[in-house]
Amino acid sequence: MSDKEKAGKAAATAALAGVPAEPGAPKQDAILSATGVRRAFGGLVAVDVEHLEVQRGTITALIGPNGAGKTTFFNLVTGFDRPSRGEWDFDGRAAHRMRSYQVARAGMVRTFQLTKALTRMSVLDNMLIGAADQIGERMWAGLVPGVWKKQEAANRERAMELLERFKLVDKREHYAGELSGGQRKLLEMARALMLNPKMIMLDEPMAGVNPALKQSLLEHIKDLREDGMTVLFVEHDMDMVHEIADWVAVMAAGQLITEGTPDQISADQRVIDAYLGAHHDAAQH
Ligand SMILES: Nc1ncnc2c1ncn2[C@@H]1O[C@H](COP(=O)(O)OP(=O)(O)OP(=O)(O)O)[C@@H](O)[C@H]1O
Repeated sequence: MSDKEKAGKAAATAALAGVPAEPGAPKQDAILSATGVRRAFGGLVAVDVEHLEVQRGTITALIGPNGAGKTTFFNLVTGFDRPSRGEWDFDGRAAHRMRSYQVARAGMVRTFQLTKALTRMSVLDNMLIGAADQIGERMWAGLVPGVWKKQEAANRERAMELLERFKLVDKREHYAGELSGGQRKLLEMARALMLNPKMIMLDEPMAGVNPALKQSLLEHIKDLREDGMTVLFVEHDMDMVHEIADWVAVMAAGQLITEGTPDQISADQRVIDAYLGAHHDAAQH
C-alpha cells in the first residue's frame, strides 16, 4: 500500500467511525443524502429507499441481488430517470429536480457502458463526446464558435492527460470496440472524469474484466478516492467489494436493508437472507 493510499483509507475509515450499521445511518459529512425515493414501473416498485447518505471521500459499494433496484437508483439520482417521489441533496444543493446534465455539472457523474455506436468511434472521440454529451454543450456549441473552440482545446488536453493516466493513449485512434473488456472499463471511467466530478458512480466496474487487469482497475478506483473524489459503485464481485469498499449499502427488492463496513455486511443475517431469497426465487422461475 502506498502512503497516499494509506492516508486515503485512514481518512475514509475515520469519517465512518461510529456510524451505526443500520439502514439510513447519518454520516458526518454526506455528499449525497436521499430521502423517500420511490420509483414504480406500473405495479412494480423498483426503488423504495427511505433514507440513504453517502459519506464524502469514501468508496461506498451498493450491492444486492439481481433486480434489487441498484441501477434504477443510480439512474434516479443522476437525473436519467424520474422518481415517482423523493428528494435528494448533492453537495449541499437540492438535486432531485435537476436534469442529467445539470447533475453532471454539479459534480455527480455516472459511467455508462459503451453503446454500439460508441464502439465504432475512436477512443479519443469517445472522450471528447463524453464531455460534451453529459454537460449539454451541444446545445450552444453552434452558437458561440469562439467559446466552443477554446473549450474544445481544453477538452482535448484533458482527454490526453486522462488517456495517459489510464494507459490508453496509444489506443487513442483505435475504435473503442477494439479494446479488451478491462480497457473498456478504463475508458468508461476516463470519460466520466472528463467532467472533473466530485462523486463518480460506477456501474459494475469489474464486469467482463480479466483477472490480470482487475488489480490495475482497483488501483485506479482507489486513486479516485485519494484524489479527493467520492466513489459509489454497484458491484456483484464480493471480493472486490471487500478489497476496496470503505462502506457498503445493501438493497433488496427496492429497499435499503442495511449498511455497514464490508466485514459487518458479510456477517449480517439480513444480507445472507436477501441473497438466499433471491436465489430461491430465481430457482423457481
Ligand atoms: N424501464 C423499466 N421498465 C420496467 N421495469 C423496470 C425498468 N427498469 C428496471 N425495471 C425493473 O425494476 C427492478 C429493478 O431493476 P434494476 O435494474 O434497478 O435492478 P438491479 O439491482 O440494478 O439489478 P442487476 O443487479 O440485475 O443489474 C427489476 O425488477 C427490473 O425488471
